[in-house]
Amino acid sequence: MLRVAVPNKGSLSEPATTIMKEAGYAQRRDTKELVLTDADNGVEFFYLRPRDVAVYVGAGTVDLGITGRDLLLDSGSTAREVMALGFARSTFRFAAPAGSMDAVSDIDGRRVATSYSGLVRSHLDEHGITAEVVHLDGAVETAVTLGVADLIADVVETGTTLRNAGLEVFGDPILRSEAVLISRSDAGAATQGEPDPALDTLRRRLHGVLVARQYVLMDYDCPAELVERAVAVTPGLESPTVSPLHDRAWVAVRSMVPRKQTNAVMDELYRIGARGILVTDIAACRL
Ligand SMILES: Nc1ncnc2c1ncn2[C@@H]1O[C@H](COP(=O)(O)OP(=O)(O)OP(=O)(O)O)[C@@H](O)[C@H]1O
Ligand SMILES: O=P(O)(O)OC[C@H]1O[C@H](OP(=O)(O)OP(=O)(O)O)[C@H](O)[C@@H]1O
Ligand SMILES: [Mg+2]
Repeated sequence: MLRVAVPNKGSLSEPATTIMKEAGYAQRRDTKELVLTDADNGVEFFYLRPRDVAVYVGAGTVDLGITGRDLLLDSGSTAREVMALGFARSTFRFAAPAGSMDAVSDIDGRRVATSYSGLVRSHLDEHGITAEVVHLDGAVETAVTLGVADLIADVVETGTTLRNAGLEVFGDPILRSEAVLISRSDAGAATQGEPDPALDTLRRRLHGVLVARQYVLMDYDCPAELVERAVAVTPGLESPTVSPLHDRAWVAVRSMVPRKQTNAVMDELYRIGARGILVTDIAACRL
């Protein structure tokens, strides 16, 4: 049975459970449950601390896991990123009291507080900077106020937490992170060297959810002589479906369109002469 690690707490937990449900897997109902067996799909889910997911996957005791790219790199695990999942997006940045530092070189000889010591140490080493890394479990923004560090390195999403602590980011982002699906470095090969079909299915299902989230289905009618111009605006993933209408002067077109471009594409189609433009959500797909 395929073993999959899902974060049990924090920012990753709820969206990770949601994506698994959308992919058709059973998920725990009670946050106190530590393991859930989805016998129909041949998958066993383990609910683990977000930080520990990469450790279990790297050790090979679970086959796949969901974690943050930042947590994966910080762990030093040999697990590898299989697929970016598009949620829990954040940047990982240095921040210091407003106006006190503006380049990575300013960190030399200073004390950096962080919960991501592995990530910070390797970044500082890469830049040839010598600094003391003060490891804290969380709420690192307070470390400067309380005098245990001169600056911090932490996850930044909206920047609200930093602002509230009187801190400002400086230098380039150390990392752009989001939730990722990870596997053992040798995944794909199960014990007898046979690829595990449940693993392939899970990957394809998650990919299907991501596509369904990123695209809408657009239907419209278009004068036949304008169809080439219209399909240039909605090329779809492979090729749009063009069907005849009872009125031979018109055709019907169906195509997948990036969700973010929905309104701009409708405006453009209308301008070209398309009418009856309809947009539908995609509940699921397999490409
Ligand atoms: N405000 C946020 N916005 C987006 N992603 C975030 C945010 N905070 C954390 N993350 C992401 O979530 C993951 C870490 O989750 P979280 O902060 O819940 O765990 P943790 O800090 O290790 O655990 P805990 O805070 O419970 O000790 C990282 O990948 C991080 O980039
Ligand atoms: O830029 P923002 O939108 O303010 O979000 C960033 C904050 O969110 C996370 O904290 P979390 O809630 O995980 O607490 P923690 O520091 O105790 O881990 C992160 O560590 C930052 O503190
Ligand atoms: Mg946290």
